[in-house]
Amino acid sequence: MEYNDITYEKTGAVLRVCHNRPDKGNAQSTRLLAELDDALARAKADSEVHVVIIGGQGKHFSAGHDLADGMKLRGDYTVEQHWHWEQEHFLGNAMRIWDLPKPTIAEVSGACIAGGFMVANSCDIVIASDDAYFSDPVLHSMGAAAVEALLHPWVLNTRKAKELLFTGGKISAEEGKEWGMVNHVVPRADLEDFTMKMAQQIAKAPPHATAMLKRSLNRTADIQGYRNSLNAHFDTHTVSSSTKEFWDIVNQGVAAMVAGGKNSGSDK
Ligand SMILES: C/C=C/C(=O)SCCNC(=O)CCNC(=O)[C@H](O)C(C)(C)COP(=O)(O)OP(=O)(O)OC[C@H]1O[C@@H](n2cnc3c(N)ncnc32)[C@H](O)[C@@H]1OP(=O)(O)O
Repeated sequence: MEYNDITYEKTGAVLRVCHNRPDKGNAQSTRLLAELDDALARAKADSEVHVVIIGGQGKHFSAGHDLADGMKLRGDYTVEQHWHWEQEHFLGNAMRIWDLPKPTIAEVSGACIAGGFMVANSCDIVIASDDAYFSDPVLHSMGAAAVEALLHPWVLNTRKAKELLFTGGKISAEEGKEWGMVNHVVPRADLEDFTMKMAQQIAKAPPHATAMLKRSLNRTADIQGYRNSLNAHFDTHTVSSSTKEFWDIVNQGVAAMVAGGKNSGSDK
């Protein structure tokens, strides 16, 4: 597969894959999601790759799903078609990042919103620059129950996740670190180097034992209900994004964005 909406760069045993639509806030087009998924499948099969970094070219990590692209390609889908497509490409992509048998690091700068937040949260480690912020405004801006994978209570805690999602607000990199969601906050100019240094350190570990360690760490979450709760939320999310309430909001907000090129973020 040829890559256009991502960059793919190997440095020793570290693969750095970046969202590459900086003029669109790195919004995740259908093509970008397919390319990211393909890059991860390649990384999984490539014994030379020990660690994967997921970042963003330019100012932002990602503005989330490309709403214009989604409306254009799937605006007339039935509920059943939405369920199948999103299960494979939104929840599925997130779970394939989580399940990758190699450590993943999210390298986050600027905006990390909704579907972008879902990708970052699916990584094992999050390194953020001091200008980064995280938000999931979907309840307010689209009238749906958050994004497709409800990772928030797993990476924050239930109370903070509720505040974030109910208000449609955002948390800074520093606040994310206080809550244990972000591993390190570094100056913007140091983000790439800092992340690469950590990735290279992790990459020195024997790959099979690393895969087994990740398997056990992820199983610990699964034993607590991680996978089941994400699958259950996905169905709830689909119901919430099939209602009249949802379509009234989307037809106003997103259609205006598609027509006028404006964003729909409820950036409180
Ligand atoms: C279940 C749903 C899950 C989801 O993921 S829904 C998506 C939720 N995401 C949002 O609501 C993000 C909204 N966007 C923003 O808040 C801002 O934008 C940013 C902070 C990401 C970037 O701000 P700045 O750097 O000031 O740039 P800019 O002029 O606002 O945007 C640059 C271009 O990017 C387009 N864009 C931004 N976000 C999206 C998006 N999510 N889908 C499609 N396009 C997007 C804009 O419209 C514009 O485009 P043009 O230059 O043609 O006017």
